[in-house]
Amino acid sequence: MQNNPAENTQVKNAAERRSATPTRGVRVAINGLSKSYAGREVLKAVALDVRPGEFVAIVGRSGCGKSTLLRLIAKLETATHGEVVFGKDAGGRQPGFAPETRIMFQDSRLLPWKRVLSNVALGLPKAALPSASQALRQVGLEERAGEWPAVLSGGQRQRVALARALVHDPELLLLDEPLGALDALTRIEMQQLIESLWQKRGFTAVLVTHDVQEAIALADRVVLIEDGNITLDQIIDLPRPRARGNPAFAQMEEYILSRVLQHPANAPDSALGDVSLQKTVNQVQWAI
Ligand SMILES: Nc1ncnc2c1ncn2[C@@H]1O[C@H](COP(=O)(O)OP(=O)(O)OP(=O)(O)O)[C@@H](O)[C@H]1O
Repeated sequence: MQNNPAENTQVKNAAERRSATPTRGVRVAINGLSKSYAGREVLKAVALDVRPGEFVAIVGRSGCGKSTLLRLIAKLETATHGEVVFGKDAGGRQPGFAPETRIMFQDSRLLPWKRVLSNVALGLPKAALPSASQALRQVGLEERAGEWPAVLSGGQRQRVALARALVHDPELLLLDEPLGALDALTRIEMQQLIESLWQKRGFTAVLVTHDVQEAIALADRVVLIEDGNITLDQIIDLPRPRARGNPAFAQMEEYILSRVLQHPANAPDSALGDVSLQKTVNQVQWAI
């Protein structure tokens, strides 16, 4: 695994500082995790330790196994080898402990026959309706409580999905490209909302994204998966909120993009290793 040399000089980073204080979040210890489909190994003995309250982004080319890793963390799939163990403190492992975990997808997955508030309160007793209203307020949609999901915009539907996750007060929030279908402006607004709620609530967050800029804007660490392995685990120690125009931000973005492009699949004779891609990378705009 290669790391930015600057990382080695960082004695303390934001995540370490955060893990020193009590948090709602859980530790996620991923040990030697492998997953095969029909004999084809998608993840190969992946190891990753996510601290309580840390925000980790997973990037990588399409098909590299990002969503598979997220589904394994969520226990929606079973590993071929290895394990995911949770714990309540930085060094802790509590085998069998199942934290309150919520997952958000690119599609909001709201029930079209239930109104917005009922979608947020799904599966909860009537007594929880005030909490659902409060969650809707936190995402700025309290006044849309009585409407049908169909009349909301894509961004608003994702806000409702976020409220539905928050109402359960998660210890672990898994985000599988939840902003992938949104326009650029809505996407940035949603990133800011997710960041502020994460800071207030203190849950652990694992985000899968194709967008390196989004990963750097939100995460304490950016992890790159290539060929089923973690090949980069990069600390992002930039002050929050992170301004995209900041030179340190742009430098980090260029560094991570260049790491992605070092991969043999991007060699000049491959379909993606063309001049236009390199040019876009030089403009630091490309999202994998
Ligand atoms: N249920 C399944 N059965 C068979 N193969 C699968 C299954 N789920 C995933 N795969 C394969 O595993 C590989 C990784 O898939 P995964 O969805 O994790 O990739 P990804 O990195 O999230 O991709 P993308 O960025 O395009 O969403 C792909 O080759 C995919 O076809």
